[in-house]
Amino acid sequence: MASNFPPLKNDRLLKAARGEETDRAPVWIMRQAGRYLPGMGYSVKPRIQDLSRLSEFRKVREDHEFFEICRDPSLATEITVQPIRRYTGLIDASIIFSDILVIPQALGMEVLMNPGPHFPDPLVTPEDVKKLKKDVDVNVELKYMFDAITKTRMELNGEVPLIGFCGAPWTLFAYMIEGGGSKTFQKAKTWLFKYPEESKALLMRIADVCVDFLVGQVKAGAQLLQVFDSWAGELSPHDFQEFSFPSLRHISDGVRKRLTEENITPVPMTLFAKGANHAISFLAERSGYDTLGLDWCIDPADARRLVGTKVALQGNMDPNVLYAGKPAIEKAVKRMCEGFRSAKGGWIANLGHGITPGVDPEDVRWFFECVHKYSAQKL
Ligand SMILES: Cc1c2[nH]c(c1CCC(=O)O)Cc1[nH]c(c(CCC(=O)O)c1C)Cc1[nH]c(c(CCC(=O)O)c1C)Cc1[nH]c(c(C)c1CCC(=O)O)C2
Repeated sequence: MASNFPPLKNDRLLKAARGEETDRAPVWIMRQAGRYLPGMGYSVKPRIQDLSRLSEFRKVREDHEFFEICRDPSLATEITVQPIRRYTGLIDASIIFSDILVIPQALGMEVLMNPGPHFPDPLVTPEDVKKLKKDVDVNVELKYMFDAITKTRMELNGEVPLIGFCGAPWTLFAYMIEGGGSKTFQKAKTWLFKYPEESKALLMRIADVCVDFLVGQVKAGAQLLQVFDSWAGELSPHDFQEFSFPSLRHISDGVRKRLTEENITPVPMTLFAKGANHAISFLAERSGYDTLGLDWCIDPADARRLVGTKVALQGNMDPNVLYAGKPAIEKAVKRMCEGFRSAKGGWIANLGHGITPGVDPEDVRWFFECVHKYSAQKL
């Protein structure tokens, strides 16, 4: 267990995740260390101790393959802290730079990023499951992520907490069978409907790796965990319950149990089941996650009514608003703040999905500033 980290100076994220009141909403954005960050230059003087490589994501990417960056703890640390440096004092969390597809890699699959994910040898029939590694030792296969987390905690110097993450079993299963992104999910769904028992077994096998991986991330220094079920909304309510939910619950139960057994205080956990808004009251009751991440297809006040005060909420501005200029951003943020702050229960301001390339980093700054302004107002 890594220890002796610098004390945390900003605990808004952790407080909101526990449903406690905060002076204003904590804010971060999914994919905050990513392709919208340019090559060089800072508009604010970095408060966090300088690293040797003063260049942002796109510059680093010119010289390195995507997974090469993930596997190099110095580069992953550098990219993780870039948005924290750029938006010092405005942003309340960092998320470790990596990808959900490192689990399929740990299971022995080849994954390329060119520019989207591509699996040259996807799973075609349940027979192919035999090709996967039987016993995945995350301390070997994914040690690089643990090292990156520990290094990042030191580098952050307690400015903001560090979020660890993994992909949800259903979303990873879909990538492993489709061999990449998909519009219809025809292959992955054929598995669910044609081979339901084999599919459930594979989903649980992935979930076991997720548990080990998340526990290892906490030991390495992650202070909150998020599970990304990006393709949850591709399943009918019935199929989400049948195939995705059990593996999600297996993860929240497993992580908490293992940490408790090892005398480590469990950290808050967030579930982002994109598109599964039909399930949020059930998930609030039964999933075992502290926070539910929301996409933009649900009204904030409706979401709060559905979950009561059982969980904190995170989200949910449409990322495309960031392309529409400052007045549009301000209007959308104000409305979002009014919706989420009008009832009790923690709220973590965020987008409803990851930020996309081409957004002006100064408009991102404006998004943060508007969240500060409007979420601090008592309603
Ligand atoms: C589905 C998914 C993936 N990866 C992830 C998800 C779940 C969240 C979501 O739904 O957006 C999660 C992810 N991917 C990345 C992070 C890092 C932390 C962060 O800044 O949030 C996180 C948390 C970096 C990344 N992951 C990827 C990039 C871009 C790589 C590059 O072009 O250099 C980054 C910064 C590549 C990636 N990785 C993936 C795709 C589909 C792609 C290509 C298209 C895209 O960028 O959206 C799979």
